[in-house]
Amino acid sequence: ELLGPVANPNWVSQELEFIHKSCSTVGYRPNVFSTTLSHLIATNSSHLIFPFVSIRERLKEKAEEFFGCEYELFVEFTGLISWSRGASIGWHSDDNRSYLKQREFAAVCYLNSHGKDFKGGLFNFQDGDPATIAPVVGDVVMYTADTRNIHSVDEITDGERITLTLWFSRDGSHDEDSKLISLLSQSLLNSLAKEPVSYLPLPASSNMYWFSLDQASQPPSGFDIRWARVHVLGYAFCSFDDKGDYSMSDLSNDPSELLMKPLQLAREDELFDKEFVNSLHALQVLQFYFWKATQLQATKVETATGNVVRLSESLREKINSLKSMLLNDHQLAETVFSHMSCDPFRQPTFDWADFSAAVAAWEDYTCKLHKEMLLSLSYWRSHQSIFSVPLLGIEKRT
Ligand SMILES: O=C(O)CCC(=O)C(=O)O
Ligand SMILES: [Fe+2]
Repeated sequence: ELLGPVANPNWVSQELEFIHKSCSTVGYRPNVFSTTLSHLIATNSSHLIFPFVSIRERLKEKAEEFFGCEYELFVEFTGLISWSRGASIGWHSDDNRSYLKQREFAAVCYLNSHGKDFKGGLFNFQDGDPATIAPVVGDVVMYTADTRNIHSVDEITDGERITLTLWFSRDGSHDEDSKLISLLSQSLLNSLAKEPVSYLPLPASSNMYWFSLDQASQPPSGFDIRWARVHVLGYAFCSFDDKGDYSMSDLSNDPSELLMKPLQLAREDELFDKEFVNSLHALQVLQFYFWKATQLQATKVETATGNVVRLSESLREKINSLKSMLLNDHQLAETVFSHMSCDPFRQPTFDWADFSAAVAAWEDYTCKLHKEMLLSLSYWRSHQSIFSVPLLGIEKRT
């Protein structure tokens, strides 16, 4: 069944897209990428769970209402899933594996639109009404996970199709909330043990970011997702080690190690003079900038002038040698992460000062979410459930 838009689709979808484009890893099918909530916790970004809370709650209520449940539903899985060019799935039901039998219902919320953001990717019910659904941002499709709702998704032929996908169970032992709350509590304890408390992201192991069409090819052909995401926006990572201490032999050992370390961002022949703690930090800030660029341009509050230096020939070579290993198939990266939208919102007029302002705004945003998370977590723990706590004295994020 196709349901109309849920809560303010534009705001939620852009924020979730920002999260996905800065945090996703290789997914469960070819040309599919995913961001799970447990992955956000594992990469020291648990505060990014916060933007999911109210939409997740809404979708659960809608499912209970829509399927006329007389029992409580549990969210079994929550994930941001993107399908790139070449991805598709044939006729199937969502409980078609022995380990998926607990799945009762599915809710797929579209975070972008067919025709505008991607081509192909239509959703089909084998015998349903409507038989075919063209995804529109904010729309939600709900169906039972069993064989009454055999469905498929046509191959994506251009752009990137992004969804927020939830499965529900009536079996409390598959409740995602209690698992997440225990992970959150653990990660909170760990972070409180450190001073100062850090909300800077920490990359997962490099193989989770390695995309390749042929795992067996030697030398490995493909790309690092983080590098590819930065590349399609016109940027490159520049290893922070400006003394040139690392040798090429270190690089060929495991060049992706460098993406765990401090680095900078370069654009064309310029290097932005800001040290990020690692690739994930840089990627989050960059995606934040693209999400907020229009607002940043409109407000121009601070006259933050980012320090920009010209790239020297040797630095440029260094970038290129790293790039040749971590993005050795840049055409594939461009195909997989190309965005077809010609929406001017997507292509801000570039300005290093705006970018500088985005660095500060990202810190603000992150801090605020972090505080909200901490306040909510005690309620979540006592209810063993993740829900929006009406918090007094906290400004609304608008
Ligand atoms: O994204 C969709 O429209 C449906 C995806 C799907 O069928 C699945 O992930 O099982
Ligand atoms: Fe499915």
